[in-house]
Amino acid sequence: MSADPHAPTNRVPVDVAVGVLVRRDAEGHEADFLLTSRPEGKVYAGYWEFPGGKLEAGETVEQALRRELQEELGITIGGSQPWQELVMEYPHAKVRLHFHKVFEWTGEFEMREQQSMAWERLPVSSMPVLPGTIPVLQWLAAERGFAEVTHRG
Ligand SMILES: Nc1nc2c([nH]c(=O)n2[C@@H]2O[C@H](COP(=O)(O)OP(=O)(O)OP(=O)(O)O)[C@@H](O)[C@H]2O)c(=O)[nH]1
Repeated sequence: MSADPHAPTNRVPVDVAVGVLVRRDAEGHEADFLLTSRPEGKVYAGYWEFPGGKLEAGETVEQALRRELQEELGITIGGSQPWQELVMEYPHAKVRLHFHKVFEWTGEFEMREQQSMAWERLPVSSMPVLPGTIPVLQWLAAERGFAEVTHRG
């Protein structure tokens, strides 16, 4: 009998800080959000996700996010608001994703890992999106009262 590929494992999850950068519209409502593509050479290269990365020893989620967004995108975030958490099991890793919303940053966006970026709205047009990104689109849809399909592919 083969093992159920969806059964939870006892692997210890790796903590990952993920930033949901949101721009507000003229009325101050949350509007478009930033997706970036995973660079060549990483697992799931070319898939779209929210930017971020693994916590280093002793770092808080916000500290890791500040470092990762500086390293990957060249921006400096002001602060971040804890929003959602999710554990994902991939064949290559088990991760605990800590999603923070970010509304303020300084600096010009530079794609320092030759990735791409897109300011998106629902439904998202960048594709394919990473499996761990789909629940985030659903949370955003719930917050915004968006009842249609959130992404393609
Ligand atoms: N950044 C990011 N990672 C995500 C998201 N969703 C998701 O499942 N992940 C997973 O979380 C892990 C993050 O690792 P990473 O490879 O991006 O982080 P890193 O920059 O520290 O990687 P490195 O070890 O290559 O330096 C990957 O296994 C990735 O598949 C997401 O929305 N954003």
